[in-house]
Amino acid sequence: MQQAVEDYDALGTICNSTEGGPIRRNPAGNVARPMVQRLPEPQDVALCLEVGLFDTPPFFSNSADSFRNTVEGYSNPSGKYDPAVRSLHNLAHLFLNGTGGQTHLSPNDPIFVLLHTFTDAVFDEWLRRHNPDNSTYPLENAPIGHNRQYNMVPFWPPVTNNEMFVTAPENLGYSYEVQWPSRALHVTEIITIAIVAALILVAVIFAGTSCVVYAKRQDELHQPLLTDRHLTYSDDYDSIPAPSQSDV
Ligand SMILES: O=C(O)c1cc2cc(O)c(O)cc2[nH]1
Repeated sequence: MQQAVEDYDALGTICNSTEGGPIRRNPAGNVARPMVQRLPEPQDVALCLEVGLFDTPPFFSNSADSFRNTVEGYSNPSGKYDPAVRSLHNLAHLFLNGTGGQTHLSPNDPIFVLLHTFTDAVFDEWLRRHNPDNSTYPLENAPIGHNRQYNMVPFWPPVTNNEMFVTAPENLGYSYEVQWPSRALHVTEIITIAIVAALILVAVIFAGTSCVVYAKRQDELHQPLLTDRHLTYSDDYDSIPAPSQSDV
C-alpha cells in the first residue's frame, strides 16, 4: 500500500509540472516582447489558408512559403519567413505568457487543447481547399518522424503521416464547425476593381449615348417631306371662294 502511495506521488510529480503553483497566465503581459502582446487575427488565418505549398526545404522552422511553418507560426501569416515574427499557433502560445507559453509546460494549461484543436481545424480546411496528393508531403529531409512515410510517434497502432494528412469529415469520422474568415482585398486588387468598374461605366454611358444619337438620326432621316397637316385640304376648302383676279 505504501509503495502504491509513493508511486502515485511520484506519478503526480512527473505529470504535474506546475507542482507548487497554479497554472500561470499573464496574457499580453510580456512587456519585453511587444509583438506577442496580441492574439492572431481572423485575417491571419485567412492569409495562411492561401499558402499553397504544404512545406518547403529545409522543412524546418525557417521554411519560407510553407503552410506548415506558417500555421505553426514561424513566418508571417502570408508565408513570408521572418525570424523575428511569431504568428498564429506560436503567437497564441506566447500571448498566454505563462504556463501555456513554455514548450515543456504548455499542455498543462487547458487552453492548449482549444489552441491545438483549432490549429488542426485550420489544417483540415487547408486540405479541403488545396486537395493535395501525397507527393506534396516531404519524402525525406524533414525532421525525424515528419517524412510522409514515417510513423507518427507515439500513436499506436502505427500510422504514417501520409495516412493522417487527410480531411477529417471524409476519412477520420469527425468535422470542425468553423466560420472561416474571407481574405481582405489588397490595395492593388481594390485599384484594379475600381478601374474595371470605371471602364464598364464609361462603356455603358458611351453605348447609351450612341443609341440615343442613332435613334434621333434615324428619326430625322425618316421624316416625311409633307406632314399630315399638309396632305389633306380642310373640309371647307370647296366653299372658299376662289380668289378673283380683281382680289389679287
Ligand atoms: O517561441 C515560440 O515560438 C514558441 C513558444 C512555444 C510554446 C509552446 O508551448 C509551443 O507549443 C510552441 C511554442 N513556440
